[in-house]
Amino acid sequence: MNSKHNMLIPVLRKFVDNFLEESLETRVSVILSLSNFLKETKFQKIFVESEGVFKLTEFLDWGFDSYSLLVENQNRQIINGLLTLCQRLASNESYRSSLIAAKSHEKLFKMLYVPDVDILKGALYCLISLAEGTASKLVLAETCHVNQVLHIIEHYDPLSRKLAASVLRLLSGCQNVQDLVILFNGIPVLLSQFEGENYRLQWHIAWSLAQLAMEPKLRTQIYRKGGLPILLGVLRLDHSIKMIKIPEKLKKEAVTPVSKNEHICSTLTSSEEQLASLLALKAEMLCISAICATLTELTYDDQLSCKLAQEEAVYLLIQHVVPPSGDILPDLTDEPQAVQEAFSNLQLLALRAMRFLFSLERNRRWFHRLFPPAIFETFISVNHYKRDLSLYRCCVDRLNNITAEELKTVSLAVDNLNKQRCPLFKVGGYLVLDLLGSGAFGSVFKVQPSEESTASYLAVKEVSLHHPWLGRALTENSASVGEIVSEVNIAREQLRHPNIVQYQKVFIENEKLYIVMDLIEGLSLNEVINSMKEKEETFLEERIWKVLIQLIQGLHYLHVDKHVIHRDLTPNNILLGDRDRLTITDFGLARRKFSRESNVTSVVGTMLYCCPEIVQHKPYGERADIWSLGCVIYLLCTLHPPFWSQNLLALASKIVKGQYDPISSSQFCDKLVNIIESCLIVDSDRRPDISTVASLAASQLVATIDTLSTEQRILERKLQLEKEKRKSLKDKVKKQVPLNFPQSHPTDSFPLNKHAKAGSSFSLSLSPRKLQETKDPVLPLFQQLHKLIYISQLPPPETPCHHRWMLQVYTRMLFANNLGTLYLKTEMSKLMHLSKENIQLKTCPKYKEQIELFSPLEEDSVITTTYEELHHMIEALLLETEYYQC
Ligand SMILES: Nc1ncnc2c1ncn2[C@@H]1O[C@H](COP(=O)(O)OP(=O)(O)OP(=O)(O)O)[C@@H](O)[C@H]1O
Repeated sequence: MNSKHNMLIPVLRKFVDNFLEESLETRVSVILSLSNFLKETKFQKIFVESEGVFKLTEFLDWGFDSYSLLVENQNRQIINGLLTLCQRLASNESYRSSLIAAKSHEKLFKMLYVPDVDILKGALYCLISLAEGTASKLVLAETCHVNQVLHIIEHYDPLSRKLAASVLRLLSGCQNVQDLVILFNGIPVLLSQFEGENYRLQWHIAWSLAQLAMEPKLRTQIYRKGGLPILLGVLRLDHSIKMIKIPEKLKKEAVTPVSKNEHICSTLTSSEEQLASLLALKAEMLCISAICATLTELTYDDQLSCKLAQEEAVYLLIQHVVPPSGDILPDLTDEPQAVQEAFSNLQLLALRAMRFLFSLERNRRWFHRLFPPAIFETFISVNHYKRDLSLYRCCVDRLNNITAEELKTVSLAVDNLNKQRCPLFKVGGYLVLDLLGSGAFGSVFKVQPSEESTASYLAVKEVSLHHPWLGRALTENSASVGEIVSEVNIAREQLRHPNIVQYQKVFIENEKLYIVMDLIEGLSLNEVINSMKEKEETFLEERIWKVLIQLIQGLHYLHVDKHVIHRDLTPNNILLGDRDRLTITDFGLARRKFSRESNVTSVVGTMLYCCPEIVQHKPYGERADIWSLGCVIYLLCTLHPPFWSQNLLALASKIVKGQYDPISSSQFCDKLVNIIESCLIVDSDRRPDISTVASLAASQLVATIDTLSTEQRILERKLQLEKEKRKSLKDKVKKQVPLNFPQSHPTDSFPLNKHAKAGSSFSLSLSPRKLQETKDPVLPLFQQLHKLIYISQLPPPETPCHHRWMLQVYTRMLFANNLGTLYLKTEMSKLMHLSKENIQLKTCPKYKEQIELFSPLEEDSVITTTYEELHHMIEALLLETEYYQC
């Protein structure tokens, strides 16, 4: 060891003391021998203790700065060698902190812009090793060049893409990286990687998405950018994995992945091919597992959970959980352990995703008789929304010991699940697609107007005329049915408000009453509250106000403008859609529900939100709805209703006495507590009307109106621009129309076929309304650059100006490295988007004199600022000039 140690010392000296002064050949040989030494931990220690890390970082910086000058092959060799040294140290937990302290990660991120794939990969390997450390990961996340990482994932060669995706996977659990993915609109880039079957790349991407989906905003983005069908599409691929017999000697090698990615094939000839297939099978299972993890995170959003279930997620997931048997999945017991583990992990992750879906009440019907009772018991014994995978082991073990009889039941249920995608039945010319929920009077279904129709989906409420709650059994021609129909018709004709459901039609068929209305894509407030309880979450006060304001708006419209009482305002009849847009439903039947004739005494639930006057069968007015409003807002604050008892009489007594636990004013503001208390005043004469409630919430209402009018103005402006664009496009297209174009052609349609002649039988036409001018994404970047150059062309200030100095240094930096247009693009993008990332501005000796004109600073000044600050400096300086006037 001593002799080897003695050999290291002179090499280390050369590296630390005068590396850059040595000849190219010596530098190469120093690097080569150092990289040999650093394979051993003991020499790594000596290297770090001799300030090797700081020198290494300095040389990386030199490598980056002089990259464009590096024409000789040896120079590339030196940079690659430096990156190897860096990677050797980065893979050792003990030295990651030294590399971070020396800021080597900043240099490594800069190297991602170098147009040399070898150097790029070297830098990516180093970053991966650094990101594997818990502490170093956090620092890396703070400085990560997410835009460039996304760019590599989108455009580079397969290996670079995979490495960049690996960096993202390791960092995407960190808040800053999540913010940057939002800023740089990264979700579409990630989703686009699911084209094709590159499972190894997709594994990294899916795990990145799984972590990004923990952030609610990114969950919504994944949905809005079409993520659900894309992710489910991967589960939907034909994964009919066939049995492959692998020779013993090859099984041992199957532990490490390979880069090939062939499809599984049962007619393989050579054992190498079999091994490759086995590894591909493992990669495929790992990728699907990661997608299951992403789906699990998405189900945290109730709306997405509901949509996933509707898009067959349960059907697709169960196929990855059912144990190896017969022709469903291969028997892997003879296969290498790595493959068995991958399969077992897939089962756990797929089952967990199913359990998360099951946690939402509305989704439970998809699980109806899916599992035999004994298995279902273990399935539900895992509580709602539990991430810990070990909790699912028991259920997977039980599934792996499924009996032949039980397996038959599961297969049958899976088949049925598949069939549920077909329309359930037809009624009144509507195709009934899906059950949305059931209530006291009947059920609500999602329907499609007709097979050919492209009109949007609607909801239909089905009520049996023999329902006991409607009083005596009714007939089609009875007066009561006529009354209901006319009430619904009045609601249809008279009620038009964004917070009130729009009825379309009412009709009777097969002794059932059908009320057709707009479909609200969302969940009832009751479902939202139940799901929050399961997740052990509570409503933020801001969200409660949002619901309250919309309820006030809806009720104000009903009471003041239309003189209509709802009578049955319960969390079941309040639907929350995208961004908590609220809709009140269920008009017309409530009167019957609370009439003396009806048999409501059997269900306590219907009385929870009833005011004392209805409970006592006294005359009531619009203030009955105010009481219910108070109950609903109380429920949002505490997640339980103000009045509760299993005994109907006890409940009635509590309501009549107004006995409820007060809301703690330490948790909610006095104003909110005051509104709830006023709504729950027993004496209806003293209870406020809706206008008074609105005045109690006046400041929140004004703020909402402000936001709405701003949004409206933006929308109007957008519409106007859109209109102008369309008009100019139409004019342009018109100009291009050939003169001999047939006059009879519709005015808004033009042939695109240049061979089209008057009277010719074939021409392709396209409505200009369908043509849209696309925004040029580069223009804003140019504009940003233009601003910088404009400032740099201004005459020097009379007195030194520090901001001018900083901008001058920054502009010089942009071009000094000659790093190409992509580097420039990323920098401009960060400036435009006010990135909070730090940037160091240092005086380059070459331009020192010129720059000193702006600020007489000391030699080699280095100033740290952020892109956001630079952006503000630019705008402030431009305002002092005539820039915006021109
Ligand atoms: N227009 C709609 N669009 C989408 N879903 C709806 C619509 N109307 C109702 N639903 C869903 O259907 C469920 C059942 O509604 P329904 O009106 O039958 O009963 P309910 O309101 O729960 O109880 P009740 O019959 O006592 O009023 C609701 O909870 C809601 O989730």
